[in-house]
Amino acid sequence: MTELLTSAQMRQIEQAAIDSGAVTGLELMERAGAGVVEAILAEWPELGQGAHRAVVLCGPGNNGGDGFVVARLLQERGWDVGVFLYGDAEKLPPDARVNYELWRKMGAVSSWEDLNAEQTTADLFIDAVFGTGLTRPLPEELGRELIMTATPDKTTTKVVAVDMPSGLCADSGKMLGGGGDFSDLVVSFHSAKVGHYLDRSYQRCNSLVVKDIGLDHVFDESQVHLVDQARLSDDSFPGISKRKFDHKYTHGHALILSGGFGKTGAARLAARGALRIGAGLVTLGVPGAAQMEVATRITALMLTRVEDASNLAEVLEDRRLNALCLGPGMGVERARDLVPVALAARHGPRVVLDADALTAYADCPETLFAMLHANCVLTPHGGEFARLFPDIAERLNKEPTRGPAYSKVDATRDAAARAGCVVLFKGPDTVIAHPSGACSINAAVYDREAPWLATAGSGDVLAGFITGLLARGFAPKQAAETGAWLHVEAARSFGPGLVAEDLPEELPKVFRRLGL
Ligand SMILES: NC(=O)C1=CN([C@@H]2O[C@H](COP(=O)(O)OP(=O)(O)OC[C@H]3O[C@@H](n4cnc5c(N)ncnc54)[C@H](OP(=O)(O)O)[C@@H]3O)[C@@H](O)[C@H]2O)[C@@H](O)CC1
Ligand SMILES: [K+]
Repeated sequence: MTELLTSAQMRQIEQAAIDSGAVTGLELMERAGAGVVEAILAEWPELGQGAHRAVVLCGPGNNGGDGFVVARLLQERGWDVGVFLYGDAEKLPPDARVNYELWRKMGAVSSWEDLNAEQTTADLFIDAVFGTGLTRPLPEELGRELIMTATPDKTTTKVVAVDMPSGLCADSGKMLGGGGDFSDLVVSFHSAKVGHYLDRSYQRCNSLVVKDIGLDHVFDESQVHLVDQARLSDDSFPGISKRKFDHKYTHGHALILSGGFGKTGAARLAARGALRIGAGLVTLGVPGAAQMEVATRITALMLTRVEDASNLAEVLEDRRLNALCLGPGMGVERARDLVPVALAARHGPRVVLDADALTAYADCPETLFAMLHANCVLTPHGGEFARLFPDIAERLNKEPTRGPAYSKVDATRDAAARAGCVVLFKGPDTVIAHPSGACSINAAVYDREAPWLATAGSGDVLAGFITGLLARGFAPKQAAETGAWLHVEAARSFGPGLVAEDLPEELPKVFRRLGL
């Protein structure tokens, strides 16, 4: 499992290790600085040969302390290193002060006032101004100076941020104040921070490396975790494989409700997704006027007529229908008609609500929340989220005035608690939260980017993947996590040129690679 930490959680882990006598703060700082240098040389091996010039900007806290260690280690490799300090050396915290003194035996520390683009021309630029301790917005001129100096010549200078690009909040990934730099590489310690995967972080950092500094990994329920292959291998992949003596009903029966004539494409995409992910049977619930349109375009999928609420109630008498999907291409009126029936079905099928099924309740979210139950998954994108949870979205989108800022993780947790079911808040930083507060991020950033996923219908396929997994017996949160992860895997496997139809068809290749 890969846990993502808030700055408070990281501080707690560091402090516990120091208090136990296992390590000193100074040793941790030395390992952090050495980790930064190691990561730089791994990223750009050419910097390992010969002497180069580095500029290190150090801040007033322990992030600055790491910077002094990096400066020392680079100079020991024969580099020419210039160091600038933001703040007063007398006020540095003790470990940073020790490293400041060690560096002073080797070189000068220039004052911040001397900082200008010419002075900071270098092969390597180290931003060690603020890390996890940034608690209030950067002063405006500081933000501007960071931009000016961090980008003297982007074609030749590599910009490396220690722990966080200065100006970004480690818990939310939001900018605190204007300015701040763009980093080619961010080197963090022990575990990535939640903020590395949210909001502006991944737009401002090209790649992220996490270095071990010898601290133990302690897991607890309050931590956010990254949805990754290691976790899914144990929890989810066995449930995707099919055993030789199983039959189709063992793998569940999903019902996807479609829209009317000319509006059935989204539901067909979702249905194909549900089938490919392994639901035993998938039926499209179609109004009479659209029956011909759908019938001519499907093969392995089945079709049943669902004209209105009473029809749906009849169809749901079949207790084998154990997962339902409502929303894609449905139209808000049809959604208002059918959603209450789906949510009230006596045998308790699991229900995914997406797109129009969410928008249908924009004027009266409380009505929807009153009907939802623990076996539901809501899959809003940003717009749908804001319609259902306007106050939460407003708080999330507000310019932060202090850190830690209210994050997408906080927002999704609050939304799940209010809805009483799992909420999957889409984006390259998809956040999945359970009403209990359990929360994960399925990231399509850094080395897992999937820009081609931004295509019409891709969300419909995701809703179908999750519905298919629910049909197969996955619990709601696990279905949401697994579906979202496979969605990104399929997109990455297909690569450029991807359209939504390709996503379900790419799954067999992904499954083969995973050895399922
Ligand atoms: N702890 C450990 O064992 C290890 C920690 N490590 C490293 O330490 C980093 C965390 O260090 P940190 O906690 O000292 O915080 P840091 O990011 O340096 O900033 C705090 C300083 O900034 C100031 N300040 C804040 N906001 C400001 C603003 N807007 N404008 C101006 N000033 C502002 C704030 O001032 P204050 O609020 O106190 O007035 C304080 O002086 C972490 O990211 C990692 O790199 C590693 O070495 C591994 C071991
Ligand atoms: K930094």
